Amino acid sequence: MDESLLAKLIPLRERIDQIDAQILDLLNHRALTAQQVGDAKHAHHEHSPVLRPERESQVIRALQEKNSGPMPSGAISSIWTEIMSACRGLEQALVVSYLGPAGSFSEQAAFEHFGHSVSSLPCPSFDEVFRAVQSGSAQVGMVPVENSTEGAVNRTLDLLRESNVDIIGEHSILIRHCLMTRSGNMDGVTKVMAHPQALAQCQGWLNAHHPSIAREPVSSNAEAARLAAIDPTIAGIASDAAAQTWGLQVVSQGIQDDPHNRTRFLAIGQLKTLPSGRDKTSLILAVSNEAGAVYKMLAPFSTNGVSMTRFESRPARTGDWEYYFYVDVEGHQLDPSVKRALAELKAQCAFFKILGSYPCQ
Ligand SMILES: O=C(O)C(=O)C[C@]1(C(=O)O)C=C[C@@H](O)C=C1
Repeated sequence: MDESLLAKLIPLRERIDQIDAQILDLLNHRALTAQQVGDAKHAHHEHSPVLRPERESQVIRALQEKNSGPMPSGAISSIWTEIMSACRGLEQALVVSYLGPAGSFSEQAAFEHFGHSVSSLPCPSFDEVFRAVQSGSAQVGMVPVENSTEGAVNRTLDLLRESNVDIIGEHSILIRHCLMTRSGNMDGVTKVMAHPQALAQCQGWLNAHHPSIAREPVSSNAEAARLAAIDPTIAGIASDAAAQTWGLQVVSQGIQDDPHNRTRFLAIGQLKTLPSGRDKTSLILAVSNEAGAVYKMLAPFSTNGVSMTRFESRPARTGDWEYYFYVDVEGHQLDPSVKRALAELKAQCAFFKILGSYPCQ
């Protein structure tokens, strides 16, 4: 390195070393304090949950508001997610279930949301993710609920209705699909494998670039990568991380038809999240199949000044054109206006289920 540059860098790097030592001291101070919080919770009740999603959101939002830069707001969120993950890990190891294997987008969402100081439990299906949370073998799970190109993830919607887990958070990620093989080219490849949603999100690109190669759906993209790693006739569509995990070479990057392709994931668990100050409530409603019933069903939201942010229908499978409506509203179920609207809905709907109130991302 150039002598004059080095002369400038040496004192600056010494300063960085001093700052890092101070940060380390403060981090350990924070970790000890979090351990005391853990002890207090445990002393109060043996099963007091260590994870408090509303508190974690409040900590991050308060720091983002206080932040005067140049540290970017997104960096504040990812740094403190990891700090709180490590502190939480000292209180108790959090087991997170998600659709595996390693390298899946669900794993990425789980780590981004809960940080890396967790124990991961990759599962072979969404049903298993829910089952793990319900049985207690995982405290929390991460499941995709909607994609900006392909819409709702129907199995997740059905499992939310059938199981009794709560939604405790949401996390949306940009989905960048890559085509990958063992060799890094498509010589000898006879099949492209991926999760059906990923095949759908890349169909335009596949039609244009590999129209004659067969497409085969598998349980997850990371599973496609795992299969491609053992069979040179298979190309997988998955994330960059999956290519690294399974030792594959990327043939083409960013092959999704929509460059803004995003998937929203839900964090699920068996705990009630308290108001964080900026929350959402998700519920499922159904009314009898009569003219005007849906219109009437939604009236309690507007009369109580509650904003609806999502409305999705799912056939009730009665063969009678009846539907379950998945509704998201702004606010927490303990907020007075939301509480009033929910009480009115409960009184008038044929089916009513609160899936949870949780901090908005
Ligand atoms: O405040 C708490 O309840 C804590 O346990 C501390 C802490 C943190 O590190 O700030 C850790 C875990 C919880 O999910 C929330 C916050």
